[in-house]
Amino acid sequence: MLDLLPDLFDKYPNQLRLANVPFIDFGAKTCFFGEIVTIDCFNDNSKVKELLATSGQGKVLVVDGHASMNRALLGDMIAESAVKHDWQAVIINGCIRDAGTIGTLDIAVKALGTCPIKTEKLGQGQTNISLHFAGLTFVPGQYIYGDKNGIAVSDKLLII
Ligand SMILES: O=C([O-])CC(=O)C(=O)O
Repeated sequence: MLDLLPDLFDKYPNQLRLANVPFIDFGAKTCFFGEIVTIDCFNDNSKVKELLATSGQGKVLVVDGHASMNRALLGDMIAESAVKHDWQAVIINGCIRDAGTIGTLDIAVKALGTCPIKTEKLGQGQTNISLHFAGLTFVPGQYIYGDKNGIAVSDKLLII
């Protein structure tokens, strides 16, 4: 499937909330949905690496990197680990690196941009908390949908 959000909004106009930031699509996959898993971190992707090395079947990792443009919270190795562990997508309020390689991987990746510099992994960051960015609240266990048309969240799983 290439387009999901238009049909979803036609069918469930009152159950979806739309992000107000134009994220860039970096993965080879662009259309996805799944249960929200969250990380809050700033210029340290220790928790991103840790979580994406565990099973992500049916899940989407949402990372609030506080819009930092100074470090990359995802690179090709961690993204390959995410593919291997069946994650549906990674959404980052921040940057990625290795954009060329990530563009070949079978996973959806949305971020604000790129930065070639990796983080210092000091083990910092919080998991499984509600995040607020792009005009949305991302609550762990709720659902997220994305494609080239945008990102939306809902309290419950919506079926097309
Ligand atoms: O290790 C990192 O922080 C990011 C990276 O380069 C990779 O995932 O390959």
